[in-house]
Amino acid sequence: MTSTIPYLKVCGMRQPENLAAVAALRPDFLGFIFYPKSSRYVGTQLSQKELAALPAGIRKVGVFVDENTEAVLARVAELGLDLVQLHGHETPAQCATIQAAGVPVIKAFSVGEEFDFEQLKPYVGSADYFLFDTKGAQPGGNGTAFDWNLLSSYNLPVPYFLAGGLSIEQADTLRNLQLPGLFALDLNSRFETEPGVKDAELLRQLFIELRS
Ligand SMILES: O=C(O)c1ccccc1N[C@@H]1O[C@H](COP(=O)(O)O)[C@@H](O)[C@H]1O
Repeated sequence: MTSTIPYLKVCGMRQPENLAAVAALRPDFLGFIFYPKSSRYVGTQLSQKELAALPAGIRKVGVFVDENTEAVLARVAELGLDLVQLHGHETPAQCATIQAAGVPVIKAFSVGEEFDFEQLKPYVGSADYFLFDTKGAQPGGNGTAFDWNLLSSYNLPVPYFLAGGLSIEQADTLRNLQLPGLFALDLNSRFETEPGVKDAELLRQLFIELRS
């Protein structure tokens, strides 16, 4: 993990064949939405067997919104998830409890026209990563980008995922991003043929642009 190229996460997977096609591109992370109100809700469409068959090295992320700790940990155990992404109003205490159970935590925050970085400080030590997503009508998956310049003065010791409407049109900008603390790019609704079904060819094009 010494490259300056951010790691790549593809989120919102829920169909076995599509999962295999995207996994073949070797993203660093694959995300599965466990928020029942999402159009990308994975439900029972993917089994432990299908997730276990993913290539070694791809880390499996469960995405939860204001879910209780027991339910989160039960999903982690059931499906062999490697990390959880907490995309609601989870407290530092809940993040710490999940971390203490041995599960790394990505804590998501919604970014509007302005962002108060002070709200992050209580989470330093109980989140392994932050994730910055655009504020919108839904907790996530809104498909719109925020002004990434807001992150240019980021100075906390927690690396972060950049999310929110990332698209192929931004490939040049994404390739040249120089943001302090940037760890990974999170690709979701802008790479879909329908909710929860990723366009593997479009993702392939972006991966080539970012990794070449
Ligand atoms: O994608 C969803 O439906 C979703 C629902 C609830 C919480 C998070 C969700 N997805 C996350 O949203 C961001 C941004 O996605 P987009 O690029 O704006 O579509 C991403 O981190 C997804 O993991």
